[in-house]
Amino acid sequence: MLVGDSGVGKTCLLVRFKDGAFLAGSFISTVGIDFRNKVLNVDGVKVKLQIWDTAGQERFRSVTHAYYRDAHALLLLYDVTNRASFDNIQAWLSEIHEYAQQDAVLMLLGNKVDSTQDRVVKREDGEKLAKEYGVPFMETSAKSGLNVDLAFTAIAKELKHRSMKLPNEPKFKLHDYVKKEVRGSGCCRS
Ligand SMILES: Nc1nc2c(ncn2[C@@H]2O[C@H](COP(=O)(O)OP(=O)(O)OP(=O)(O)O)[C@@H](O)[C@H]2O)c(=O)[nH]1
Repeated sequence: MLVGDSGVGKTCLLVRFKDGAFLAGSFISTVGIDFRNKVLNVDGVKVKLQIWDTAGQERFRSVTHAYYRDAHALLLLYDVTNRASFDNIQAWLSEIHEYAQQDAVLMLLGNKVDSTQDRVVKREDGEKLAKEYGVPFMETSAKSGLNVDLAFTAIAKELKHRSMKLPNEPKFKLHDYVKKEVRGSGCCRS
């Protein structure tokens, strides 16, 4: 389940992951909740992800609350060009603790890192907050695609590991896996 303030890029992140494209142009806010499926091959095992894209707008909160309980994983996003969206992360974490299952996988993502000129939230701020709450952290760009597949793959690997519990399989460590993150803005690659 994707959560976070309106406009942080939840729908774009999902479209980038699902279709490999960026929704440029006008911003159409999600109404209530929407979902898309994607099947991933994780270490030879097919994992079907059903990804729920929630509306960030306050007026849809009562609708989205109902979905938290069934979520196995939550990707909590802020926008690195929008300080308020970062400041609201603590409120989102309170919502998650109130409505989601205690053992749901949680990851914090700072999105829009391609917008280097407009960045107002430093990487260190995101890292510090994530560390404080013990949550894995990555910076992403739905526009360039930076770390998008990695974020969803990390979740899929963790969920697969939890559901299969193969006796000889080494424990999957989500906190270590996210260190594969590519640092930078993701723009201007040739
Ligand atoms: N530069 C840049 N713009 C982005 C990125 N991701 C999203 N955007 C832009 O941000 C705006 C909002 O994106 P959405 O994906 O619709 O935001 P949302 O979080 O789903 O918003 P709600 O549905 O209202 O909750 C759009 O104009 C996107 O084009 C990104 O990685 N980089």
